[in-house]
Amino acid sequence: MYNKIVRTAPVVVEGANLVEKLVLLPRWKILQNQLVREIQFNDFETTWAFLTQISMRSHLWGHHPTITTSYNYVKLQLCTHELQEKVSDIDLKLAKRFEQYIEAYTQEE
Ligand SMILES: C[C@H](O)[C@H](O)[C@H]1CNC2=NC(N)=NC(=O)C2=N1
Repeated sequence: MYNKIVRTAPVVVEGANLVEKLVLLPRWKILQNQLVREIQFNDFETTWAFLTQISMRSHLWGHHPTITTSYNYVKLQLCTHELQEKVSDIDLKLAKRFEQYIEAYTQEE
C-alpha cells in the first residue's frame, strides 16, 4: 500500500474558497499562507504512531507536511511549493486525512 507515489497537479485554494473549505477543518488555522494544526497526544508512543502513519500517507500521496514535534506535541504545516507556498487542494486533502488519524489517536472532541 505504501509504495505508490501518486502526484496530480495541485490547484490553489484561497480567499473565500479556502474559508469555505476550512469549515470542515475547524482545528486548522491559516498562518502565513500555510495550513497549520497543533496536537497534544497522551504520550510519546502515541505521538510517534501518529507520525509514522502520516509520514507513510504523505509519501504515498507525494506531499509532505513540515513537522515539529516534542514528546507528545506535534505541529503540522502544509503548503505547496510549486504554487509559491500557497495552500492547494492537495494540502486540504492531506489535512482531512490527517484529521481522521488524529481522531483515532486522541480524545479531542
Ligand atoms: C519534488 C517533490 O515531488 C515536491 O517537492 C513535492 C514533495 N512534497 C511536498 N510537500 C508539500 N507539503 N508541498 C509540496 O509542494 C511538495 N512537493
